[in-house]
Order: sequence, then C-alpha cells, then structure tokens
Amino acid sequence: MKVVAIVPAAGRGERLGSPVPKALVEVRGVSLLARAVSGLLDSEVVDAVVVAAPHDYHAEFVRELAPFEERCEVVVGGHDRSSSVRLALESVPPGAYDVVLVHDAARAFAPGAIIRAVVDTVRSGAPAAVPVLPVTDTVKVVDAAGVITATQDRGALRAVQTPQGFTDAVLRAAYSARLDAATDDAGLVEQLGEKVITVTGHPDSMKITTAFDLAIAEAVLAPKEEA
Ligand SMILES: Nc1ccn([C@@H]2O[C@H](COP(=O)(O)OP(=O)(O)OP(=O)(O)O)[C@@H](O)[C@H]2O)c(=O)n1
Ligand SMILES: C[C@](O)(CO)[C@H](O)COP(=O)(O)O
Repeated sequence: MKVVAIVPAAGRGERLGSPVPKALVEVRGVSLLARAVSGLLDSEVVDAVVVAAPHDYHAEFVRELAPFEERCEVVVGGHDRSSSVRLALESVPPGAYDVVLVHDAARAFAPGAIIRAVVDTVRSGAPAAVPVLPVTDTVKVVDAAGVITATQDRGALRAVQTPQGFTDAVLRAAYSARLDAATDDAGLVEQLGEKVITVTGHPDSMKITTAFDLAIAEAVLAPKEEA
C-alpha cells in the first residue's frame, strides 16, 4: 500500500512572532519544515510528501527541501490550513496512493512509531485514524462575558495531534463535500459519518505554536532526536 503525506506549512506563525514563516524557524540549526519532512520519510512507511508553502516563500521552501527533492514536492498553500491541505491534495493524482497522511509542519518532532501506528490503522481497514492524548487540565465552557457555563467530562476528552491518516477516497470525499469548517481533517471526515479511530499519541508530537513551545523543542525535543 502506498502512502503520501501532505504537510500544511503555509502558516505565518503569528503566535510565535517570528519574522519568517514558522516552518522555516530553526531548532538547533534545522528548520521545523526539514524536521517534519525528514521525520515522515525516515518513518519508512511514507513514500512521498507534498508540502504547502506560503505563496511568497515557494522558492525558499523548494531550496530548503532540496535534500528530499526525489520524494518531496512543494505547492503553494492557501489562506487557512484547510485550503492549504486542499491545494496539496489536488496535486496528488486520485488513486495514486492508498493512504493519505496530513501532518502539520509545526509538529516537527512526531516520533516514527506514531506515524507508523496511524498508517497501520488505516492499512488494517479504518477509514481514518488520529493520534490523541488524554486531556490533563479541567476544561470549562465560558460565555461571552467569561463566565463559566459548563464543565466538560474530562474522561471523554482527547487532545488531537497529527499525522492524521485517511484512505485516499475518504479524504477526497471530505474535501469535495460542502461541510462546516473544521480545525483538523478528521473534523471534516466525521461530518461524512465515517468512523475515525484513535491511536495513542505522544507528547513529542506537540504543536509548536508559541515561543514557550519553541523553547521546549530547543531544550527537550531536539537533543532527544539527535541523540
Ligand atoms: N494558511 C495556512 C495556515 C496554517 N497552515 C499550517 O497548518 C499547521 C498548523 O497551524 P498552526 O500551528 O496554527 O500555524 P500558523 O497558522 O502558522 O500559526 P498562527 O495561527 O500562530 O499564525 C502549520 O504547520 C501551518 O503552517 C497552512 O498550511 N496554511
Ligand atoms: C490539526 C491540529 O494540529 C490538531 O490539533 C490543530 O487543529 C491545528 O491547529 P490550528 O491552530 O487550528 O492551525
């Protein structure tokens, strides 16, 4: 079964506050982009990668990914994450791959074991698979004035990571249908009524969103990866 990974990397990283797009930010001399792409290719279950780049950084992303050029294509992304995934998916010929992963460039330290677990779950017959972790904080619902209106049952909540894996047909159906906006790809597939299976995620797959997250990556994640 052939596997392609789509890497949405066209975000600006406003919450990080970097002068360059977040994917080009380096941790110990290697960009998040290069780390995310090499992590996928090194997992030994991914045949090819399609990266969505900011429109004004396409050439720079191609240069950054030159070491992977035989198995990596760069397309121009869109105005939000979903449109970047859609544009990357459009560049993949339908049916050319059995499994499509979608993996944030911002989750640059996802362990190979998690990538393989997601792929294996789809290969075993699931339409979709996502890595998740239990929620460790108590989660409240608040109204517009900041007053709590409900407390969620934490036991039933999970924090969702990437890579998320889908059969080619299911992901294309989700991106072809007129659905409500979703913050992840599984959120679209759920609206089709397809079953999304969870696998156990990993703290190292954290999303680098803020300067604090970057500091954790510098201090904890990169040294582990390079050991
Ligand atoms: N127009 C966009 C917006 C986001 N992404 C990608 O989606 C992933 C998850 O998004 P997030 O971490 O929230 O990144 P940004 O949108 O860049 O962050 P911010 O909201 O702080 O600007 C990232 O790899 C990001 O590059 C994308 O491909 N296209
Ligand atoms: C896809 C995702 O990483 C799953 O947790 C997340 O939803 C992306 O976050 P964003 O801030 O909405 O881009």
